[in-house]
Amino acid sequence: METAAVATTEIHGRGRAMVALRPLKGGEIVLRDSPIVLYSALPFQSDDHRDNNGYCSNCFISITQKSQNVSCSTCGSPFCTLDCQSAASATSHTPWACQALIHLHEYFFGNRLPLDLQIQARFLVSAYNLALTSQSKFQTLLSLQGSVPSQSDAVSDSVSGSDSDSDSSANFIHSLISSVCPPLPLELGFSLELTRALLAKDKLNAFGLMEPFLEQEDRSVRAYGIYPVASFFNHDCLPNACRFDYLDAAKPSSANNTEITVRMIHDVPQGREICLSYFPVNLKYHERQKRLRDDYGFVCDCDRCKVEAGWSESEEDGLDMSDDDDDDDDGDEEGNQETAMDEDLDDQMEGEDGDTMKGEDDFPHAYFFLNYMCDRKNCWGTLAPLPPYAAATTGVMECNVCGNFKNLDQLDLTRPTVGLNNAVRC
Ligand SMILES: C[S@@+](CC[C@H](N)C(=O)[O-])C[C@H]1O[C@@H](n2cnc3c(N)ncnc32)[C@H](O)[C@@H]1O
Repeated sequence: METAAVATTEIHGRGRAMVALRPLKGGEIVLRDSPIVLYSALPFQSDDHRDNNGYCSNCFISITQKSQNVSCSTCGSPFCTLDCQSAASATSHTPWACQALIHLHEYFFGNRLPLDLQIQARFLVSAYNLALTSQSKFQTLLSLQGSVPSQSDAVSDSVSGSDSDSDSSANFIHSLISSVCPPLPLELGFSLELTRALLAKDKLNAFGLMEPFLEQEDRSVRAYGIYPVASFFNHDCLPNACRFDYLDAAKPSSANNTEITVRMIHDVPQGREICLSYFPVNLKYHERQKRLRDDYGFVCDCDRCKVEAGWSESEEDGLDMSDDDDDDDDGDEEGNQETAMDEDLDDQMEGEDGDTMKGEDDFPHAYFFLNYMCDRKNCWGTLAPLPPYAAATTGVMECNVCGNFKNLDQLDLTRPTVGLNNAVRC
């Protein structure tokens, strides 16, 4: 049997992190993780909650055969199978959670409030319900990164006004949840501080489980999950691993469709930190920095950011990968794009023999975009090889957003000489 691939360690300035315990191969699955908290991303008021937009209220698989008609006799929430419903009655859909969701649905139906607040309320029902069903998992949730901002943070944030916004929404959500009396064990003590701490954990650690990719539409989140081990992966703007989920995969009786897997994008040596990207890799430098600062509370100084921090606006525009640009009528931009990429490659590849990628240290980021970013229109997913089969690589890459496959022999494993628009579509 294969030995463990990754372990958690502490890295100065980055907190807990995942590192490779041995050399890892592209395509290797380094983690399978199941959620301790899973909750809907749907607004309460959009539809009758008894329909739940056609998703199982426990595992969020799309329910195609409505004739199965398995639903909660109290609130009417649908389930994909009787097994899922009976699992839910002891976990995600206890009588308390059922009553709390009915109450919230009534409240939000009469009060049209922002989706963010509704989703936070859904999270808190799931989190407080976890305290009821598994104290050990609740403690795991509390041990994740994310704390209530200190007084001094609040003072510095007040310049931007963000502290008062998040304080007032936490106060509001807390009072709403108070009205459904979370069944907390005495020692945990239901309090505003606990609610604020839980919301902070959610903000830093929740993974969005997305709707299937459609070329014409922005992809929306179907549900959010908090995964106890996957939460230890730090961010890198050029990740060496990526996350796959298969929410709508057919469920053999023992399989868990809410499990996520983390798979290596390419080979890395033992001891290397394994990082995910917390958002699509096509975002520009300033947008990435803003999201990482505002949502995750850190300044990213990864190799890609170090290079792009020095870029002028036109160089950054040169790497604009949004679909807003029409490839044909934007002659200038396309010219800039090739120039920026070529310069970047020249800088980064100087001194190399230039014909094959040697390792991650000499890993130019244009090379990453060309070979590991799906360029299907509007997708921006990351490509990782399928897991090796019987120790041999399969030669097939899978996109973690649109699910398309492409053969490794379509990849450009030599120094790229073309602009991004010429990359092979997956
Ligand atoms: C999902 S957690 C990752 C695990 C976390 N380091 C821990 O100790 O539990 C996200 C948090 O990790 C930290 N983090 C993630 N990536 C980082 C990076 N590249 N540099 C510095 N801190 C990072 C930030 O505090 C961020 O809010």
